[in-house]
Amino acid sequence: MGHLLYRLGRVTAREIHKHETESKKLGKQSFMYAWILDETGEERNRGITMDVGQSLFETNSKIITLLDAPGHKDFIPNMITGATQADVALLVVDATRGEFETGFESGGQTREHALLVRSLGVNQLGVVINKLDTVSWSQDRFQEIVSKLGGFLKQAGFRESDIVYVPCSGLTGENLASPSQEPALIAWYSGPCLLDVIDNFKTPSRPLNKPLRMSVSDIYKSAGSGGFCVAGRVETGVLLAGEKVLVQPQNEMATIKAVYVDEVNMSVAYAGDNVSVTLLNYDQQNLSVGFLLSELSNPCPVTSKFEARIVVFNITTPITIGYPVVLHQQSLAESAVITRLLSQVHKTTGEIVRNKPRALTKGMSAQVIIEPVRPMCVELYREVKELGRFMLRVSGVTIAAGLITKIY
Ligand SMILES: Nc1nc2c(ncn2[C@@H]2O[C@H](COP(=O)(O)OP(=O)(O)OP(=O)(O)O)[C@@H](O)[C@H]2O)c(=O)[nH]1
Repeated sequence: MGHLLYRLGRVTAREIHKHETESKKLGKQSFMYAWILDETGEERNRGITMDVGQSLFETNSKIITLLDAPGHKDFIPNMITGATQADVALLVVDATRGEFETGFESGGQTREHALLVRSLGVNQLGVVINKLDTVSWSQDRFQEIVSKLGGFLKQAGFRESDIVYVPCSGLTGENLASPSQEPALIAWYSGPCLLDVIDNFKTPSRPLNKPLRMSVSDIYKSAGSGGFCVAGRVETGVLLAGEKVLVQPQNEMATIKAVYVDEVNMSVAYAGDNVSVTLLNYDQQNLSVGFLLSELSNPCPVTSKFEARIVVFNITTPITIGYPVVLHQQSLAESAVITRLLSQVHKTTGEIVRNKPRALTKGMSAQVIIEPVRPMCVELYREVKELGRFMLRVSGVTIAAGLITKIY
């Protein structure tokens, strides 16, 4: 993605020269494009993305906010933060022999990422089959990966018509921002380049008529003014500069001083926009990542108990009553307990298979009661999808995805 941004002129020649010389000094020249999005010293030293990098670029018909989420399993919570804000996803896989297989094995990150984005509501997927230069642009290798992934993605809930596979090389830049010139690739591939794949994604409809909900994904000092900025995505409704909002779950009032979209001062932002706002009359100490800014006259329900339909992932220890979990919703990670197993239900029809099951095992769907340790903002899935979805994790492993069906 760093190389794509470079090709699109989003990185100056001076910046790329700096990345080139500095990465060369550390003997990591192959990472010069990765450094465009991996900005911290630790990310660069370790050669991995840890936090969600954000940048903006344009295609023929769209303005795209790119959220570069970490691939490493230690940083899945950050990946969830990125994925909850995403309309569509690019799943990047490494075509090198052995590397694709490692990611695709049971327990590998390719599977977990695909399942996570699907569970978080993303249904359009571009599969970027990268590093094809390392296998001499082999069509057989491309097809092998397409067929292995295809079956799995279908199982994960993606429709075949919503998946596009694109071959490319992030290193040589082949097939990123313009059609490839590489003879070994164009001998068998005449489909779209990555930029066109992105341009061809369907724009989802935006819940503009619903009350304002903006989830806070980052808080930082604003340069100059001495105040602070709150970054996040407007999930529903419209956000106006100058309006009063409710900061939830604390239910305290604050005033939106200014709204920025890609550092440009705007008077209004809409559902789907990634924004930063500055707040007036509010103490930064009281704010945390995962909080919500809501419409004053129409706040979000706050609760410590709700009912949900969950789908259990590939777990080894069955889920029983009293099971402690970490609940991830938008950028929030909150301790919670599964306090009741109401029923096991049929995966597709939703009919009750068994009442009060004693345990839930891999692949089951169930109706459960979950009690977060502290009150949190929730919405019914059928009313506000963005805030009615969550993931459950235990000791760094994702164990289930859920939809909120009743709020107590
Ligand atoms: N040969 C080859 N190397 C590549 C290609 N794309 C990336 N690399 C190299 O792979 C390494 C990792 O690149 P990153 O961009 O950090 O990979 P990533 O998938 O974002 O990894 P995370 O940051 O951990 O999520 C760097 O050394 C890149 O130069 C490619 O198409 N071909």
